[in-house]
Amino acid sequence: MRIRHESNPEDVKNYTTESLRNHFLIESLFKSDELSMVYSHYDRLIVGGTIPLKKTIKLDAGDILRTEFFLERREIGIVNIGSTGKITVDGKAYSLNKRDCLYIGLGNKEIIFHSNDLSDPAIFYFVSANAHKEYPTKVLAIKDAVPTKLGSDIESNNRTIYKYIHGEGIQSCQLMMGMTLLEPNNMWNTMPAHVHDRRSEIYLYFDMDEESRVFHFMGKPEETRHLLIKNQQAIISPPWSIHSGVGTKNYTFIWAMAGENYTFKDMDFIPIEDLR
Ligand SMILES: O=C(O)C(=O)C[C@H](O)C(=O)CO
Ligand SMILES: [Zn+2]
Repeated sequence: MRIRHESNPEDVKNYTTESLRNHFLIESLFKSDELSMVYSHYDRLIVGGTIPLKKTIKLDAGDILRTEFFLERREIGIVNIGSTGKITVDGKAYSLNKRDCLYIGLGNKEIIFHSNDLSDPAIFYFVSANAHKEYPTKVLAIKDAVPTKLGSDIESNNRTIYKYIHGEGIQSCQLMMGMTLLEPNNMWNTMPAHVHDRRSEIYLYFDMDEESRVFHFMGKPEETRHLLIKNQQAIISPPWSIHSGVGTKNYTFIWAMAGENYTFKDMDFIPIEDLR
């Protein structure tokens, strides 16, 4: 598991592009028959992915957590961004189509990822946070998720937010998770930008073709930086950082947060004239 440590925003001002990418960009999360994970020291979030192809894949962090099993003191949100698959939780199977979400609470011991069709496999993305209480394991299919429309075509940010795991949705200890879909010909997300010093956030960008890119904006509002993102790449967003993006085409992204509070609407918006 790769480790990403926290950075002082005063230091980040002096980072080169390579340093920014090494600290905040996760370039590869999805390999066939492998479990890829990154441990971020921002709110101790673990972000990972797997494509079960020739074999099933077990969720296992090895010795790094020094616990008996992955969810001994953690909870996890999993979204399938590929074709239909299933996840077994201590022997009980949960089927996930594309964009369906599964929340698994603290205390569940054996988590195994499966694809239904090896010629068109599932692609599982997950984010895990520390947990202190068990909440029920639950699936929320995208067809049952409540859409919230935001933005407009004229601002090129016409988009739909689906919240999976949050105060009014699937219950969890601290993990919040959802997905935002940009309408065709709409390229901007999360502008006006915001910060929330109470929580860190991770974005996974996907539904992009090979030559498309997202220019992801990060940094303190008065000291912005950008990173070039390809399909199925993720960004670690510190609590002090804006997290906004504009694509060369429309795209989808999954957002996940954890930290001090459990309030999705807790965002401090930055007037665009204050961005530098
Ligand atoms: O499109 C958006 O705006 C978002 O999806 C914003 C994220 O949900 C977020 O940053 C929540 O804090
Ligand atoms: Zn945010």
